[in-house]
Amino acid sequence: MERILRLGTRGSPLALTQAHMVKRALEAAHGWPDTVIEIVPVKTSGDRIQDRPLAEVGGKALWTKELDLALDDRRIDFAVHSMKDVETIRPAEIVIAAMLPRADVRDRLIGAESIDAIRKDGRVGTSSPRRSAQLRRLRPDLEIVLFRGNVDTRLSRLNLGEADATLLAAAGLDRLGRADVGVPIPIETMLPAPAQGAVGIEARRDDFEVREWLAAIDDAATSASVHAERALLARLGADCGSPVAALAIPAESGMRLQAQILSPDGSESVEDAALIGTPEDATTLAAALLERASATLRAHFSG
Ligand SMILES: NCc1[nH]cc(CCC(=O)O)c1CC(=O)O
Repeated sequence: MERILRLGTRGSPLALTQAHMVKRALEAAHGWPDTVIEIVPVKTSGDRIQDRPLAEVGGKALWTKELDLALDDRRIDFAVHSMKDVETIRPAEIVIAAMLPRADVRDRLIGAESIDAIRKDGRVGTSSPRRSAQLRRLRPDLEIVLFRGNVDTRLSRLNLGEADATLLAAAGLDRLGRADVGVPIPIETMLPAPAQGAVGIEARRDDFEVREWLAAIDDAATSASVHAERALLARLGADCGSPVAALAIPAESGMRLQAQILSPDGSESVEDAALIGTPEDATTLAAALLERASATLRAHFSG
């Protein structure tokens, strides 16, 4: 008999593209059509509220809450997320079951050839506390204007002249067929957000059959890196309003984890890197960053 599994996703163009990537990867791994995968778009509060910063309106839970409920109610069997948008602390009934191979982790700058080339006292549109703090650190003269909405909304606001430049994740632009848009910012200039470029799949903890079926497409290196970046966030006590950048890159017998915490205005910044064995070792680097931070910088974290 034919088995149907329901894949829950947000309804944005990027989310739907990522949902299709996961569906294709599962069909390829299991020999289509061992199971029919039905894509179920679920509207999230994050998609409805567009005019205020995320941190102000309830944080990342806005993107996951409705999908968490749909999993719990068995309206869906698994959920696909941009790992960057998944809160650090998840409900106990939910597990991250797999991740696709990570894409380009860098940000791309649109509207100028480089951060240095943005006009003096120019305006940059972003709603990300990390991008805003990193930009202000590199270019204190720049003004940050709030840009939210999906990739196309942001690009059209740029074209309307609401800002001189904007930053978007290369991964999202590439997946939407916009590989021609913007110039990549080297990670030495702007370290990306934890989990940027990674697509993850969550399932019910007690659904061992689905978890095992999903695990067939897990990219172990991506999972290890993203779990390390998330362990760092957890130890820092960071929320979606805390400016944090982190990137773990596979290295011999483990990973090289690099991280940065900043004050929102970019006036303070602490950076460090370490070779780690397991994702949990990231907590040591987090503790070292907090140790070196001033009292005012530490006040932005609860770890
Ligand atoms: N916060 C929105 C979001 N979540 C994931 C991506 C891009 C895809 C990715 O990082 O995997 C984006 C857009 C952006 O930051 O430009």
